[in-house]
Amino acid sequence: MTDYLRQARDLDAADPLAGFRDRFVIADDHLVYLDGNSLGRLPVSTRDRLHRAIDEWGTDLIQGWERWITLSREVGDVLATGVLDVSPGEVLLSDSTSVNLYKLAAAACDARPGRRVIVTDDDNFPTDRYVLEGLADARGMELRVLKTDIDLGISTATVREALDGDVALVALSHVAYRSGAVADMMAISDAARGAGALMLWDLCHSAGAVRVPLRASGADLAVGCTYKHLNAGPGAPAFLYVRSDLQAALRQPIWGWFGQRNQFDMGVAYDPVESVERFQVGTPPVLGGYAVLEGARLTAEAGIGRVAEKGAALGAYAIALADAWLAPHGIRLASPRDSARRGGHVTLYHPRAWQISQALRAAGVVPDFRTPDRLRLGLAPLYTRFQDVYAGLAALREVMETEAHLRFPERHSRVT
Ligand SMILES: Cc1ncc(COP(=O)(O)O)c(C=O)c1O
Ligand SMILES: Nc1c(O)cccc1C(=O)C[C@H](N)C(=O)O
Repeated sequence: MTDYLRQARDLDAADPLAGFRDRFVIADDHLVYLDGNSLGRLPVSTRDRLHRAIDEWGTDLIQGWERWITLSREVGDVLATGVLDVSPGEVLLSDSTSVNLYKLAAAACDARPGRRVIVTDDDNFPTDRYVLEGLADARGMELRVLKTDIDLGISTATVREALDGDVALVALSHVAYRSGAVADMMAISDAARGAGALMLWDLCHSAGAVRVPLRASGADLAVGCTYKHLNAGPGAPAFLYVRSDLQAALRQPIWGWFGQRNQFDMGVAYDPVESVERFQVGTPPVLGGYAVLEGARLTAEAGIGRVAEKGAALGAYAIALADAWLAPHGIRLASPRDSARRGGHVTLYHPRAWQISQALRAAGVVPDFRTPDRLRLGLAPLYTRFQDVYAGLAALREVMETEAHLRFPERHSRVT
């Protein structure tokens, strides 16, 4: 047995979260799944809960709404207290991340009349850049797109330099989707506040992976998805966060009846509630909501501190193997080396990353490819074992040694 394999076995044996792997459906124990940062695995309890939810629909019919009507808020409270460390009443499950981003960004711009600039960065996730571009375009505002280092993420100094009295909103990702780099939420939120702008964070790659200093930073707004590290399944509803003291002052642009006071009075004019439910729009996806409830409870039970700690250790172990085995093959780290500056995935660079990702899939390892030449390894502390990281990187070494990737065509375009 090699030293690295022995190390993986020792780390797994000492892992306080090891038992959580049994709480997930593992259809093929030989598959090395390193893509939980795109789509998390299915928790066993979610499968059971969704069956029960469908039965609720079958038996309760319309009366089911007596329970379902508050589900988005109930799940929001679990996310608030168990995952994001903010207060109940500050988080709500609703819509998709893209739609929530639009709602909160528009509300923020309305709250800063006269200011005509939105700040984001050029490596923010595409949907964020597009939504903000559309918003700026529709309002005759400027979208100020900051230059980012695609390996190391957005620098606080770059954000500071971009701020002036014209900035209404700063909208950034906390953990960068490509590199996994963690932005300095404390310093950047502080700088935005100092400039009189509102601060909106995308937490898609943060929620359920790392500690998020939303409360400590005093950040104003956040959005995030639940199908990655929160394991709520494809298309599960997203969440939004609005700091409690801001809620009543912000008005979102989609005036739907689920934000309305005394909704079933069917009043003539829109008069939204003052609480976080004012950011709700229409009928919520109940089945998806139950899936988020189970996923969020699982993370809360494990404890986000322990999850983040194991994520950092998995990443450090993956980087050690990559340094030792893959550097001679032209593969280099494309994420921050410092665990404190890295989220739940490790990214590697190689000019033939696409072909390598195909060869890995053929070898039973599922990584992610991201343009232009990045291989992303998602490390999900609730079910990824150190031995999976060993197996995944050993397969990668084998691909490089045998040049198996050269048998796959070069990339033209693909879906995921
Ligand atoms: C940072 C980030 N924002 C947004 C999204 C997607 O948003 P939506 O769920 O609306 O497709 C993703 C991933 O799909 C993401 O990584
Ligand atoms: N949301 C996704 C989808 O609908 C299809 C395929 C992948 C995704 C993803 O989540 C991608 C992911 N946000 C990323 O960081 O690249």
